[in-house]
Amino acid sequence: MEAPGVAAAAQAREAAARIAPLVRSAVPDTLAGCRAAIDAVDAALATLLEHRVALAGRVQRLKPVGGHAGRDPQREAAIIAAMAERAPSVPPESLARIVTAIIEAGLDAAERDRSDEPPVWRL
Ligand SMILES: O=C(O)C(=O)C[C@]1(C(=O)O)C=C[C@@H](O)C=C1
Repeated sequence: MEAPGVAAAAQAREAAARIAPLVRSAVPDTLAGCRAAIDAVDAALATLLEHRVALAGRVQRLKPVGGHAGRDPQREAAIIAAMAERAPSVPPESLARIVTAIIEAGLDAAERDRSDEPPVWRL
């Protein structure tokens, strides 16, 4: 059986390949064009969210105390700070609310689904 890191790298490549065509940097100049571009970005966000939830669920099973009980405020602050660098137009308080909601959604999902399945793409 291959090492876990090999499977994770293959999964990351698959994620990049699925998401790259959905995100284009050109800004359309029509309402329909902008909405189509937004729909594509939302599709990419949802794809990433699904993958993040699977990974965060896996982390909960690897920690001595998982789920909401094992929250790590320092790690959450580091995640928010790293994302803030990539999203300078979003005020820090807004970004913190968004990221916290994402983290909590992952913890909720992990507490609903306690199976030992590794993270997989469910598209
Ligand atoms: O990194 C961890 O320890 C996790 O449990 C993952 C995660 C996350 O979703 O990124 C979730 C909860 C913790 O408070 C911090 C981060």
